[in-house]
Amino acid sequence: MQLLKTSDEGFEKAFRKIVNDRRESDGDVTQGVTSILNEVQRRGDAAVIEYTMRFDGHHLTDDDDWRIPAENCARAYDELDADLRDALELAASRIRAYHVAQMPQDRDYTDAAGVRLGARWHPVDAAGLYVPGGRAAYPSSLLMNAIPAKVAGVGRLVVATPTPKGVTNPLVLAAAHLAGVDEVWRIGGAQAVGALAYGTGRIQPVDVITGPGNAWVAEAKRQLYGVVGIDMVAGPSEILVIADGRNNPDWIAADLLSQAEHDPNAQSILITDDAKFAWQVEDRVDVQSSMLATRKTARTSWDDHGVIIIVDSMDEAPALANRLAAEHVELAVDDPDAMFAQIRHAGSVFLGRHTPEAIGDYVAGPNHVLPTGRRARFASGLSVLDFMKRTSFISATPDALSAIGPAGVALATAEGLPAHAKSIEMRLK
Ligand SMILES: NC(=O)c1ccc[n+]([C@@H]2O[C@H](COP(=O)([O-])OP(=O)(O)OC[C@H]3O[C@@H](n4cnc5c(N)ncnc54)[C@H](O)[C@@H]3O)[C@@H](O)[C@H]2O)c1
Ligand SMILES: N[C@H](CO)Cc1c[nH]c[nH+]1
Ligand SMILES: [Zn+2]
Repeated sequence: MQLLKTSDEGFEKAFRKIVNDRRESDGDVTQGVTSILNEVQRRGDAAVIEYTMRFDGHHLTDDDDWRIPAENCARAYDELDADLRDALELAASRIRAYHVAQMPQDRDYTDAAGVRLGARWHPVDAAGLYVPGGRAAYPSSLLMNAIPAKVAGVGRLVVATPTPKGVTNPLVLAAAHLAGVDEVWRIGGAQAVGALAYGTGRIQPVDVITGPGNAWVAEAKRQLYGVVGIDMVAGPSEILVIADGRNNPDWIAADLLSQAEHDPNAQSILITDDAKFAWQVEDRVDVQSSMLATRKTARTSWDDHGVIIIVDSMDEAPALANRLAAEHVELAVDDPDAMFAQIRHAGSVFLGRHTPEAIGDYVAGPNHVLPTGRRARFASGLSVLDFMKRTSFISATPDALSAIGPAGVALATAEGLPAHAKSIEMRLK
Protein backbone atom coordinates (compact mmCIF):
# COMPACT_ATOMS: atom_id res chain seq x y z
CA MET A 1 0.00 0.00 0.00
CA GLN A 2 1.20 3.46 -0.86
CA LEU A 3 0.60 6.34 1.57
CA LEU A 4 0.44 9.86 0.15
CA LYS A 5 -0.26 13.24 1.71
CA THR A 6 -1.43 16.08 -0.48
CA SER A 7 0.67 18.45 1.63
CA ASP A 8 3.88 16.56 0.73
CA GLU A 9 6.12 18.11 -1.91
CA GLY A 10 6.23 15.05 -4.13
CA PHE A 11 2.46 14.47 -4.02
CA GLU A 12 1.57 15.67 -7.53
CA LYS A 13 4.23 13.51 -9.18
CA ALA A 14 3.27 10.41 -7.18
CA PHE A 15 -0.46 10.95 -7.75
CA ARG A 16 0.02 11.48 -11.50
CA LYS A 17 1.85 8.16 -11.63
CA ILE A 18 -1.17 6.43 -10.04
CA VAL A 19 -3.58 8.16 -12.44
CA ASN A 20 -1.51 7.18 -15.50
CA ASP A 21 -0.67 3.64 -14.40
CA ARG A 22 -1.89 1.14 -17.00
CA ARG A 23 -2.27 -1.38 -14.21
CA GLU A 24 -4.33 -3.99 -15.98
CA SER A 25 -2.84 -4.02 -19.42
CA ASP A 26 0.90 -4.15 -19.72
CA GLY A 27 2.65 -4.89 -23.01
CA ASP A 28 2.71 -8.64 -22.35
CA VAL A 29 -1.07 -8.83 -22.01
CA THR A 30 -1.57 -6.72 -25.15
CA GLN A 31 0.71 -8.91 -27.27
CA GLY A 32 -0.54 -12.14 -25.74
CA VAL A 33 -4.13 -11.22 -26.53
CA THR A 34 -3.27 -10.22 -30.12
CA SER A 35 -1.70 -13.59 -30.72
CA ILE A 36 -4.61 -15.51 -29.12
CA LEU A 37 -7.14 -13.58 -31.25
CA ASN A 38 -5.15 -14.22 -34.43
CA GLU A 39 -5.04 -17.93 -33.71
CA VAL A 40 -8.78 -18.09 -32.94
CA GLN A 41 -9.58 -16.24 -36.17
CA ARG A 42 -7.29 -18.51 -38.21
CA ARG A 43 -7.90 -21.91 -36.61
CA GLY A 44 -11.30 -21.53 -34.92
CA ASP A 45 -12.36 -24.41 -32.68
CA ALA A 46 -8.88 -26.01 -32.68
CA ALA A 47 -7.31 -22.86 -31.18
CA VAL A 48 -10.11 -22.53 -28.62
CA ILE A 49 -9.55 -26.17 -27.57
CA GLU A 50 -5.81 -25.56 -27.07
CA TYR A 51 -6.16 -22.35 -25.07
CA THR A 52 -8.98 -23.73 -22.92
CA MET A 53 -6.77 -26.67 -22.01
CA ARG A 54 -3.79 -24.40 -21.34
CA PHE A 55 -5.50 -21.67 -19.29
CA ASP A 56 -8.54 -23.41 -17.75
CA GLY A 57 -7.42 -27.05 -17.62
CA HIS A 58 -10.67 -28.02 -19.34
CA HIS A 59 -10.84 -30.52 -22.24
CA LEU A 60 -13.26 -29.47 -24.95
CA THR A 61 -14.09 -32.82 -26.53
CA ASP A 62 -17.78 -33.80 -26.46
CA ASP A 63 -20.73 -31.46 -27.02
CA ASP A 64 -21.32 -31.26 -23.26
CA ASP A 65 -17.72 -30.14 -22.69
CA TRP A 66 -18.37 -27.21 -25.02
CA ARG A 67 -21.86 -26.20 -24.14
CA ILE A 68 -24.23 -26.51 -21.18
CA PRO A 69 -27.63 -27.79 -22.31
CA ALA A 70 -30.70 -25.71 -21.37
CA GLU A 71 -32.09 -28.69 -19.35
CA ASN A 72 -29.05 -28.54 -17.05
CA CYS A 73 -29.66 -24.84 -16.41
CA ALA A 74 -33.35 -25.48 -15.68
CA ARG A 75 -32.41 -28.33 -13.33
CA ALA A 76 -29.84 -26.18 -11.51
CA TYR A 77 -32.56 -23.58 -11.00
CA ASP A 78 -35.09 -26.14 -9.71
CA GLU A 79 -32.55 -27.63 -7.32
CA LEU A 80 -31.49 -24.29 -5.81
CA ASP A 81 -31.77 -23.86 -2.11
CA ALA A 82 -34.91 -21.75 -1.48
CA ASP A 83 -33.04 -18.83 0.16
CA LEU A 84 -30.58 -18.62 -2.69
CA ARG A 85 -33.37 -18.81 -5.27
CA ASP A 86 -35.18 -15.96 -3.50
CA ALA A 87 -31.98 -13.90 -3.47
CA LEU A 88 -31.41 -14.52 -7.18
CA GLU A 89 -35.05 -13.66 -7.98
CA LEU A 90 -34.87 -10.45 -5.92
CA ALA A 91 -31.66 -9.41 -7.70
CA ALA A 92 -33.17 -10.24 -11.11
CA SER A 93 -36.38 -8.33 -10.50
CA ARG A 94 -34.57 -5.22 -9.20
CA ILE A 95 -32.09 -5.28 -12.11
CA ARG A 96 -34.97 -5.74 -14.57
CA ALA A 97 -36.99 -2.84 -13.14
CA TYR A 98 -34.00 -0.51 -13.30
CA HIS A 99 -33.20 -1.43 -16.91
CA VAL A 100 -36.79 -1.35 -18.19
CA ALA A 101 -36.79 2.33 -17.20
CA GLN A 102 -33.75 2.88 -19.46
CA MET A 103 -35.57 1.95 -22.67
CA PRO A 104 -35.22 4.78 -25.19
CA GLN A 105 -38.12 6.33 -27.11
CA ASP A 106 -38.36 6.45 -30.89
CA ARG A 107 -38.69 9.98 -32.32
CA ASP A 108 -40.99 10.99 -35.20
CA TYR A 109 -41.91 14.62 -35.80
CA THR A 110 -42.28 17.21 -38.56
CA ASP A 111 -40.20 20.35 -38.21
CA ALA A 112 -40.99 23.98 -39.17
CA ALA A 113 -39.77 23.44 -42.77
CA GLY A 114 -42.22 20.55 -43.17
CA VAL A 115 -39.54 17.84 -43.12
CA ARG A 116 -40.45 14.65 -41.23
CA LEU A 117 -37.54 13.53 -39.07
CA GLY A 118 -36.83 11.00 -36.40
CA ALA A 119 -35.07 7.85 -35.26
CA ARG A 120 -36.03 4.28 -34.52
CA TRP A 121 -34.27 2.03 -32.03
CA HIS A 122 -33.65 -1.66 -32.76
CA PRO A 123 -31.91 -4.33 -30.72
CA VAL A 124 -28.89 -6.12 -32.14
CA ASP A 125 -29.60 -9.64 -33.42
CA ALA A 126 -27.12 -11.49 -31.18
CA ALA A 127 -25.21 -10.56 -28.03
CA GLY A 128 -22.20 -12.30 -26.52
CA LEU A 129 -22.29 -12.01 -22.73
CA TYR A 130 -18.99 -12.60 -20.96
CA VAL A 131 -19.42 -14.00 -17.46
CA PRO A 132 -16.12 -14.20 -15.57
CA GLY A 133 -15.19 -17.46 -13.92
CA GLY A 134 -11.45 -17.70 -13.34
CA ARG A 135 -10.96 -16.97 -9.63
CA ALA A 136 -14.62 -16.74 -8.59
CA ALA A 137 -17.95 -17.59 -10.24
CA TYR A 138 -20.17 -14.64 -11.18
CA PRO A 139 -23.91 -15.44 -11.36
CA SER A 140 -24.46 -11.75 -10.55
CA SER A 141 -22.59 -10.76 -13.73
CA LEU A 142 -24.74 -13.17 -15.71
CA LEU A 143 -27.86 -11.32 -14.55
CA MET A 144 -26.24 -7.90 -15.10
CA ASN A 145 -25.42 -8.85 -18.72
CA ALA A 146 -28.44 -10.90 -19.71
CA ILE A 147 -31.30 -8.90 -18.20
CA PRO A 148 -30.60 -5.64 -20.07
CA ALA A 149 -30.05 -7.65 -23.27
CA LYS A 150 -33.41 -9.34 -22.81
CA VAL A 151 -35.13 -6.03 -21.94
CA ALA A 152 -33.62 -4.49 -25.11
CA GLY A 153 -35.19 -7.34 -27.14
CA VAL A 154 -32.02 -9.09 -28.35
CA GLY A 155 -32.96 -12.29 -30.19
CA ARG A 156 -29.97 -14.49 -29.33
CA LEU A 157 -28.21 -14.34 -25.95
CA VAL A 158 -24.90 -16.21 -25.92
CA VAL A 159 -22.97 -16.62 -22.66
CA ALA A 160 -19.28 -17.48 -22.55
CA THR A 161 -17.92 -18.45 -19.16
CA PRO A 162 -14.85 -20.50 -18.22
CA THR A 163 -15.30 -23.70 -16.21
CA PRO A 164 -11.82 -24.19 -14.71
CA LYS A 165 -10.86 -27.88 -14.49
CA GLY A 166 -14.30 -28.69 -15.90
CA VAL A 167 -16.19 -27.54 -12.81
CA THR A 168 -19.47 -25.74 -13.48
CA ASN A 169 -21.16 -23.43 -10.98
CA PRO A 170 -24.84 -24.29 -10.34
CA LEU A 171 -25.79 -20.70 -9.50
CA VAL A 172 -24.43 -19.48 -12.83
CA LEU A 173 -26.51 -22.11 -14.62
CA ALA A 174 -29.59 -21.22 -12.56
CA ALA A 175 -29.10 -17.52 -13.38
CA ALA A 176 -28.84 -18.40 -17.09
CA HIS A 177 -32.18 -20.19 -16.86
CA LEU A 178 -33.80 -17.34 -14.91
CA ALA A 179 -32.58 -14.70 -17.37
CA GLY A 180 -33.59 -16.68 -20.47
CA VAL A 181 -30.12 -17.15 -22.00
CA ASP A 182 -30.08 -19.17 -25.27
CA GLU A 183 -26.55 -20.63 -25.29
CA VAL A 184 -23.93 -21.20 -22.57
CA TRP A 185 -20.42 -21.96 -23.83
CA ARG A 186 -17.80 -23.25 -21.40
CA ILE A 187 -14.95 -21.05 -22.58
CA GLY A 188 -13.25 -18.00 -21.10
CA GLY A 189 -10.50 -15.44 -21.53
CA ALA A 190 -9.39 -13.77 -24.76
CA GLN A 191 -10.08 -16.98 -26.71
CA ALA A 192 -13.77 -16.85 -25.74
CA VAL A 193 -14.06 -13.19 -26.72
CA GLY A 194 -12.37 -14.01 -30.05
CA ALA A 195 -14.69 -16.98 -30.65
CA LEU A 196 -17.77 -14.82 -30.05
CA ALA A 197 -16.49 -12.06 -32.34
CA TYR A 198 -15.20 -14.13 -35.27
CA GLY A 199 -17.29 -17.26 -34.86
CA THR A 200 -15.77 -20.73 -35.00
CA GLY A 201 -16.98 -24.03 -36.45
CA ARG A 202 -19.22 -24.54 -33.42
CA ILE A 203 -20.03 -20.99 -32.36
CA GLN A 204 -21.93 -18.52 -34.54
CA PRO A 205 -20.59 -14.96 -34.27
CA VAL A 206 -22.44 -12.25 -32.34
CA ASP A 207 -22.90 -8.53 -32.98
CA VAL A 208 -21.89 -7.10 -29.62
CA ILE A 209 -19.87 -8.47 -26.71
CA THR A 210 -20.52 -7.15 -23.23
CA GLY A 211 -19.41 -7.96 -19.72
CA PRO A 212 -16.53 -7.76 -17.30
CA GLY A 213 -13.39 -9.79 -16.99
CA ASN A 214 -9.75 -9.81 -16.07
CA ALA A 215 -6.96 -8.11 -17.99
CA TRP A 216 -7.06 -10.63 -20.88
CA VAL A 217 -10.80 -10.41 -21.33
CA ALA A 218 -10.83 -6.61 -21.15
CA GLU A 219 -7.95 -6.28 -23.60
CA ALA A 220 -9.56 -8.75 -26.04
CA LYS A 221 -12.76 -6.71 -26.08
CA ARG A 222 -10.74 -3.54 -26.61
CA GLN A 223 -8.85 -5.05 -29.55
CA LEU A 224 -12.01 -6.45 -31.16
CA TYR A 225 -13.99 -3.22 -31.02
CA GLY A 226 -14.99 -2.55 -34.61
CA VAL A 227 -15.22 -6.23 -35.54
CA VAL A 228 -18.04 -6.30 -32.98
CA GLY A 229 -19.60 -3.66 -30.77
CA ILE A 230 -18.60 -3.63 -27.12
CA ASP A 231 -20.13 -2.03 -24.04
CA MET A 232 -16.88 -0.58 -22.65
CA VAL A 233 -13.62 -1.84 -21.19
CA ALA A 234 -14.60 -3.40 -17.85
CA GLY A 235 -11.45 -4.89 -16.36
CA PRO A 236 -10.08 -5.53 -12.86
CA SER A 237 -12.29 -3.89 -10.23
CA GLU A 238 -11.60 -0.57 -8.52
CA ILE A 239 -12.94 1.27 -5.52
CA LEU A 240 -12.28 4.77 -4.26
CA VAL A 241 -13.60 5.40 -0.75
CA ILE A 242 -13.82 9.00 0.42
CA ALA A 243 -14.33 8.81 4.18
CA ASP A 244 -14.02 11.26 7.04
CA GLY A 245 -12.87 10.22 10.51
CA ARG A 246 -16.43 9.64 11.75
CA ASN A 247 -16.63 6.23 10.06
CA ASN A 248 -16.17 2.79 11.54
CA PRO A 249 -12.68 1.76 10.32
CA ASP A 250 -13.83 -1.87 10.12
CA TRP A 251 -16.58 -0.97 7.64
CA ILE A 252 -14.24 1.03 5.44
CA ALA A 253 -11.55 -1.68 5.53
CA ALA A 254 -14.16 -4.24 4.43
CA ASP A 255 -15.21 -1.96 1.56
CA LEU A 256 -11.62 -1.64 0.37
CA LEU A 257 -11.09 -5.40 0.58
CA SER A 258 -14.38 -6.12 -1.20
CA GLN A 259 -12.83 -5.01 -4.47
CA ALA A 260 -9.26 -6.07 -3.70
CA GLU A 261 -10.40 -9.69 -3.42
CA HIS A 262 -11.50 -9.75 -7.07
CA ASP A 263 -8.08 -9.72 -8.67
CA PRO A 264 -4.40 -9.12 -7.87
CA ASN A 265 -4.71 -6.20 -10.32
CA ALA A 266 -7.76 -4.71 -8.59
CA GLN A 267 -7.25 -1.33 -6.94
CA SER A 268 -8.61 0.10 -3.67
CA ILE A 269 -7.98 3.70 -2.69
CA LEU A 270 -8.94 5.60 0.46
CA ILE A 271 -9.05 9.39 0.68
CA THR A 272 -9.48 10.81 4.19
CA ASP A 273 -8.70 13.99 6.08
CA ASP A 274 -7.98 12.10 9.31
CA ALA A 275 -4.50 10.54 9.59
CA LYS A 276 -5.38 8.58 12.74
CA PHE A 277 -8.43 7.10 11.02
CA ALA A 278 -6.24 6.21 8.02
CA TRP A 279 -3.97 4.11 10.24
CA GLN A 280 -6.94 2.46 11.92
CA VAL A 281 -8.28 1.44 8.51
CA GLU A 282 -4.87 0.13 7.44
CA ASP A 283 -4.75 -1.91 10.65
CA ARG A 284 -8.25 -3.34 10.04
CA VAL A 285 -7.30 -4.20 6.45
CA ASP A 286 -4.41 -6.25 7.85
CA VAL A 287 -6.61 -8.04 10.36
CA GLN A 288 -9.57 -8.66 8.07
CA SER A 289 -7.53 -9.67 5.04
CA SER A 290 -5.75 -12.37 7.01
CA MET A 291 -9.13 -14.00 7.72
CA LEU A 292 -10.45 -14.01 4.16
CA ALA A 293 -10.50 -17.13 2.02
CA THR A 294 -9.48 -14.75 -0.75
CA ARG A 295 -6.59 -13.32 1.30
CA LYS A 296 -3.85 -14.08 -1.22
CA THR A 297 -5.55 -12.10 -3.99
CA ALA A 298 -6.80 -9.33 -1.69
CA ARG A 299 -3.40 -8.92 -0.06
CA THR A 300 -1.55 -8.78 -3.38
CA SER A 301 -3.97 -6.18 -4.69
CA TRP A 302 -3.71 -4.05 -1.53
CA ASP A 303 0.07 -4.37 -1.28
CA ASP A 304 0.73 -3.68 -4.97
CA HIS A 305 -2.02 -1.21 -5.86
CA GLY A 306 -3.68 0.00 -2.64
CA VAL A 307 -3.35 3.71 -1.86
CA ILE A 308 -4.25 5.89 1.13
CA ILE A 309 -4.30 9.62 0.47
CA ILE A 310 -4.45 12.02 3.41
CA VAL A 311 -5.87 15.39 2.45
CA ASP A 312 -5.73 18.61 4.49
CA SER A 313 -9.42 19.16 3.86
CA MET A 314 -12.19 17.02 2.39
CA ASP A 315 -12.73 19.87 -0.10
CA GLU A 316 -9.70 18.49 -1.96
CA ALA A 317 -11.30 15.06 -2.47
CA PRO A 318 -13.66 15.65 -5.46
CA ALA A 319 -10.88 16.99 -7.71
CA LEU A 320 -8.71 13.98 -6.92
CA ALA A 321 -11.67 11.65 -7.49
CA ASN A 322 -12.35 13.21 -10.88
CA ARG A 323 -8.75 12.61 -11.94
CA LEU A 324 -8.93 8.99 -10.80
CA ALA A 325 -12.30 8.44 -12.59
CA ALA A 326 -12.71 5.23 -10.60
CA GLU A 327 -15.16 2.44 -11.34
CA HIS A 328 -16.79 2.81 -7.89
CA VAL A 329 -16.73 5.82 -5.57
CA GLU A 330 -18.08 5.61 -2.02
CA LEU A 331 -18.87 8.87 -0.24
CA ALA A 332 -18.87 8.06 3.51
CA VAL A 333 -19.28 11.64 4.70
CA ASP A 334 -21.94 13.70 6.50
CA ASP A 335 -23.33 15.34 3.35
CA PRO A 336 -22.72 12.88 0.48
CA ASP A 337 -25.07 14.74 -1.88
CA ALA A 338 -23.02 17.93 -1.63
CA MET A 339 -19.88 15.99 -2.53
CA PHE A 340 -21.68 13.98 -5.25
CA ALA A 341 -22.55 17.29 -6.95
CA GLN A 342 -18.81 17.75 -7.54
CA ILE A 343 -18.08 14.23 -8.81
CA ARG A 344 -18.10 14.21 -12.62
CA HIS A 345 -16.07 11.13 -13.49
CA ALA A 346 -17.05 7.84 -11.83
CA GLY A 347 -18.66 4.60 -12.98
CA SER A 348 -21.07 4.47 -10.04
CA VAL A 349 -21.33 6.46 -6.82
CA PHE A 350 -22.46 5.10 -3.42
CA LEU A 351 -23.90 7.74 -1.17
CA GLY A 352 -23.60 7.72 2.61
CA ARG A 353 -22.28 5.49 5.33
CA HIS A 354 -24.92 2.79 4.84
CA THR A 355 -24.42 2.24 1.11
CA PRO A 356 -21.54 -0.21 0.73
CA GLU A 357 -20.39 -0.72 -2.84
CA ALA A 358 -21.11 -4.44 -2.54
CA ILE A 359 -24.86 -3.81 -2.44
CA GLY A 360 -24.52 -2.45 -5.98
CA ASP A 361 -22.64 -5.59 -7.03
CA TYR A 362 -25.71 -7.72 -6.36
CA VAL A 363 -29.14 -6.35 -5.67
CA ALA A 364 -29.49 -2.56 -5.87
CA GLY A 365 -30.52 -2.54 -9.55
CA PRO A 366 -28.06 -0.38 -11.55
CA ASN A 367 -25.58 -2.37 -13.60
CA HIS A 368 -22.36 -3.52 -11.96
CA VAL A 369 -20.55 -3.83 -15.29
CA LEU A 370 -18.66 -0.53 -15.20
CA PRO A 371 -15.69 1.12 -16.90
CA THR A 372 -12.29 0.66 -15.24
CA GLY A 373 -8.79 2.02 -15.87
CA ARG A 374 -9.91 5.70 -15.66
CA ARG A 375 -12.34 5.12 -18.53
CA ALA A 376 -15.23 6.64 -16.59
CA ARG A 377 -13.88 9.89 -18.09
CA PHE A 378 -15.63 8.89 -21.33
CA ALA A 379 -17.59 5.66 -20.76
CA SER A 380 -20.63 4.58 -18.73
CA GLY A 381 -21.91 1.41 -17.13
CA LEU A 382 -23.65 -1.29 -19.14
CA SER A 383 -27.22 -0.38 -20.12
CA VAL A 384 -29.96 -1.47 -22.53
CA LEU A 385 -28.49 1.04 -25.03
CA ASP A 386 -25.40 -1.16 -25.42
CA PHE A 387 -27.66 -3.81 -26.97
CA MET A 388 -29.47 -1.37 -29.26
CA LYS A 389 -28.70 1.01 -32.06
CA ARG A 390 -30.58 3.92 -33.60
CA THR A 391 -31.53 4.39 -37.24
CA SER A 392 -32.43 7.94 -38.16
CA PHE A 393 -34.90 8.74 -40.96
CA ILE A 394 -35.85 11.72 -43.14
CA SER A 395 -38.97 12.20 -45.26
CA ALA A 396 -39.44 15.29 -47.43
CA THR A 397 -42.44 16.42 -49.44
CA PRO A 398 -41.88 18.50 -52.61
CA ASP A 399 -42.56 21.66 -50.59
CA ALA A 400 -40.23 20.63 -47.78
CA LEU A 401 -37.46 19.82 -50.28
CA SER A 402 -37.95 23.21 -51.89
CA ALA A 403 -37.53 24.86 -48.50
CA ILE A 404 -34.18 23.33 -47.55
CA GLY A 405 -32.88 21.92 -50.89
CA PRO A 406 -31.21 25.08 -52.26
CA ALA A 407 -28.93 25.24 -49.20
CA GLY A 408 -27.95 21.60 -49.87
CA VAL A 409 -27.18 22.44 -53.49
CA ALA A 410 -25.00 25.36 -52.42
CA LEU A 411 -23.03 23.26 -49.94
CA ALA A 412 -22.60 20.35 -52.39
CA THR A 413 -21.30 22.73 -55.07
CA ALA A 414 -18.91 24.32 -52.58
CA GLU A 415 -17.61 20.85 -51.63
CA GLY A 416 -16.91 20.14 -55.31
CA LEU A 417 -19.45 17.29 -55.48
CA PRO A 418 -21.69 18.13 -58.46
CA ALA A 419 -23.60 14.82 -58.52
CA HIS A 420 -24.81 15.55 -55.00
CA ALA A 421 -25.98 19.01 -56.09
CA LYS A 422 -27.77 17.58 -59.12
CA SER A 423 -29.58 14.89 -57.20
CA ILE A 424 -31.22 17.59 -55.08
CA GLU A 425 -31.60 20.21 -57.82
CA MET A 426 -33.48 17.90 -60.22
CA ARG A 427 -36.24 17.47 -57.65
CA LEU A 428 -36.69 21.15 -56.80
CA LYS A 429 -39.86 22.75 -58.05
N1 LIG B 1 -15.36 -3.84 -14.18
C1 LIG B 1 -16.40 -4.59 -13.90
O1 LIG B 1 -17.53 -4.20 -14.18
C2 LIG B 1 -16.22 -5.94 -13.28
C3 LIG B 1 -17.32 -6.70 -12.82
C4 LIG B 1 -17.11 -7.97 -12.31
C5 LIG B 1 -15.82 -8.50 -12.29
N2 LIG B 1 -14.79 -7.75 -12.75
C6 LIG B 1 -13.44 -8.28 -12.86
O2 LIG B 1 -13.53 -9.49 -13.60
C7 LIG B 1 -12.35 -10.23 -13.33
C8 LIG B 1 -12.65 -11.69 -13.15
O3 LIG B 1 -11.44 -12.32 -13.33
P1 LIG B 1 -11.23 -13.88 -13.25
O4 LIG B 1 -9.79 -14.11 -13.51
O5 LIG B 1 -11.82 -14.38 -12.00
O6 LIG B 1 -12.10 -14.48 -14.43
P2 LIG B 1 -12.14 -14.21 -16.01
O7 LIG B 1 -13.18 -15.12 -16.54
O8 LIG B 1 -12.24 -12.77 -16.31
O9 LIG B 1 -10.72 -14.68 -16.53
C9 LIG B 1 -10.37 -16.05 -16.59
C10 LIG B 1 -9.72 -16.30 -17.92
O10 LIG B 1 -8.53 -15.53 -18.04
C11 LIG B 1 -7.65 -16.18 -18.92
N3 LIG B 1 -6.27 -16.11 -18.42
C12 LIG B 1 -5.86 -16.26 -17.13
N4 LIG B 1 -4.51 -16.20 -17.08
C13 LIG B 1 -4.09 -16.02 -18.35
C14 LIG B 1 -2.79 -15.87 -18.95
N5 LIG B 1 -1.67 -15.90 -18.22
N6 LIG B 1 -2.72 -15.71 -20.29
C15 LIG B 1 -3.83 -15.66 -21.04
N7 LIG B 1 -5.09 -15.80 -20.53
C16 LIG B 1 -5.19 -15.96 -19.21
C17 LIG B 1 -8.08 -17.61 -19.02
O11 LIG B 1 -8.42 -17.87 -20.33
C18 LIG B 1 -9.29 -17.72 -18.11
O12 LIG B 1 -10.33 -18.45 -18.75
C19 LIG B 1 -11.67 -9.58 -12.13
O13 LIG B 1 -10.61 -8.80 -12.61
C20 LIG B 1 -12.75 -8.68 -11.58
O14 LIG B 1 -12.24 -7.59 -10.88
C21 LIG B 1 -14.96 -6.51 -13.25
N1 LIG C 1 -17.44 -5.50 -8.05
C1 LIG C 1 -17.59 -6.10 -9.35
C2 LIG C 1 -17.46 -5.00 -10.38
O1 LIG C 1 -16.22 -4.44 -10.36
C3 LIG C 1 -18.90 -6.83 -9.53
C4 LIG C 1 -19.10 -8.01 -8.65
C5 LIG C 1 -19.74 -9.16 -8.93
N2 LIG C 1 -19.71 -9.95 -7.85
C6 LIG C 1 -19.09 -9.30 -6.90
N3 LIG C 1 -18.71 -8.11 -7.39
ZN1 LIG D 1 -17.40 -6.81 -6.39
